[in-house]
Amino acid sequence: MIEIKDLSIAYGDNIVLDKVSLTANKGEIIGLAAPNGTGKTTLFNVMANYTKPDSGKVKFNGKYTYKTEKDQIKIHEQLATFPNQSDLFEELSGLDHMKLYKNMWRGKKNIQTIVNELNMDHYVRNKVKTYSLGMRQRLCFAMMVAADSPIMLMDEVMNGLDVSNVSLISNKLMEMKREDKLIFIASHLLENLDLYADRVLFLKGGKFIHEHKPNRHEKAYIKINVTEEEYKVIKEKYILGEDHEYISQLLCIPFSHLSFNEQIEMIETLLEYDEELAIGPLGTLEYYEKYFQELNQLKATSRS
Ligand SMILES: Nc1ncnc2c1ncn2[C@@H]1O[C@H](COP(=O)(O)OP(=O)(O)OP(=O)(O)O)[C@@H](O)[C@H]1O
Repeated sequence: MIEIKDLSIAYGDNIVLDKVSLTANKGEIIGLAAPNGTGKTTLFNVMANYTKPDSGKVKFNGKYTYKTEKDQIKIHEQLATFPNQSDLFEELSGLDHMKLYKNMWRGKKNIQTIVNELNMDHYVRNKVKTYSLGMRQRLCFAMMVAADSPIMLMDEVMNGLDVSNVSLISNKLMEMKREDKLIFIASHLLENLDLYADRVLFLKGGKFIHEHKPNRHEKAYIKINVTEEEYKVIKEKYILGEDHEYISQLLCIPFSHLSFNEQIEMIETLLEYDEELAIGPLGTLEYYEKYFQELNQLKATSRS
């Protein structure tokens, strides 16, 4: 449904996207994970044609590109981007905004149903100028649901939301996936992405350096917090395997290939180091720390 081919864009010496390619299909939620200023928004802007790339192209439904105005219209009928809170009209109501998006994308959803689903009935008729940050954010999401477009680009959708609203919107995203929407989500709520994303792409140095598929028969690991000294000792004593990870003091040892007795033995040994031990796949948070931990260390050093 979307094919991104060799997209590159640089601002002066700052190479933001470096020959990025990706194919995405309907019914998928694709997460983008990367620190601030890496290029997530830039990628969305290029996908929506708000920013022209230096090279490469984006193709929709196997035929439409941004080459002609006619194609651009075809694409924008299919694709909606998450509004910025600063784009909201202070003097209009939430309901007005939702109607606007529904009309622009010819959405089929009933507005009042969306309002009820997103618990907005108590404020949606009031003017936006009376809304809190979280109420505005929920409205931005409701506008996307009202647009009902097949493709959605959502930047920082969970910003400023409390736990119950994050959960509400996460559930709605899963429902939208079942409706065959193709949704891209750039988020800093890393564990939350594991709930609904089919793939999480890690952007670093202008490239996708890893694709994580949450909940897809992933390899199980024993995960335990140990200090660097303890890690050295454990590594000398046991064969941890080349594919073990040590990420920000979390030792992750592949587990499923061990026999039952070996698993028990390993668990008993590790429990000497920490009472808390988990078994499961690596999640988006752990991969993020793996790929961006030098960055965290740098930040820690600059703070100290
Ligand atoms: N118009 C512009 N001119 C110059 N540099 C730009 C421009 N737009 C973006 N950049 C730079 O491109 C890089 C990527 O920015 P971008 O907004 O895409 O990051 P991001 O990953 O979305 O960050 P965040 O998580 O903070 O939203 C940054 O270094 C930014 O300064």
